Amino acid sequence: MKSDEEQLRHNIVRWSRSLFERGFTVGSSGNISVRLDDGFLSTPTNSCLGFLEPERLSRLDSQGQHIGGDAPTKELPLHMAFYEARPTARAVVHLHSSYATALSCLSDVDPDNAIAPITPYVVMRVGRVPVLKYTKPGSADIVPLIRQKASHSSAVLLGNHGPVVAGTSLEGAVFAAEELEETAKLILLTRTMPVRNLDAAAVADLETSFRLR
Ligand SMILES: O=C(O)[C@@H](O)C(=O)COP(=O)(O)O
Ligand SMILES: [Zn+2]
Repeated sequence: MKSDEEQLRHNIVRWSRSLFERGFTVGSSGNISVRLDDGFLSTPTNSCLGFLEPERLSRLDSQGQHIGGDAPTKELPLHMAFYEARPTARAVVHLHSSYATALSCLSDVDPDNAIAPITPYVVMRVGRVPVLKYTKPGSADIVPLIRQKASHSSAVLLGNHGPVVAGTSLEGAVFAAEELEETAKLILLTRTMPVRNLDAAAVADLETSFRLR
């Protein structure tokens, strides 16, 4: 019988491989963390999400200090800022998935919400997605920007970089990251077409009925 931590290590490896194999992230880009009762696990820096090993995942204490495994992702400040802003968050997923990253590079996207409510599922799973100004990858400069937005939004786009999604479980964060990517694709596919978004009443109804906190 696996302990909770062993099970989570196994799940991080499994979901990371799945995301990598389906092209949601390439090379050594992207990182994933989960919150434990007494700290955190994260993917190691410069690791390929397709080839992780459970025992080499980075182990952090409850303050985010590295206490075991390989050196953690350099985006730890970003992950920790999400956990601080969202006490219910149990996992954070950062990807360089193509369509969400493309949206993060557009100069005319709404910085308060890059993801228009074009389908119900994105409202249910993701909600509003602000675009944060560009900061250098791994820099703590991102921390105040996350603190400002993450209590109201479970997902953001890092400007000219890519999506970050928090969830109340690892599976939930992965599902939301996948839905964000697919919706970014639909938005870009329909960019020159007259799109009919869901109206405000429909969005409010979905938020009340389904939004995962
Ligand atoms: O874009 C970057 O450099 C990071 O945000 C990233 O995706 C991979 O960094 P590590 O997790 O430190 O490998
Ligand atoms: Zn990145």
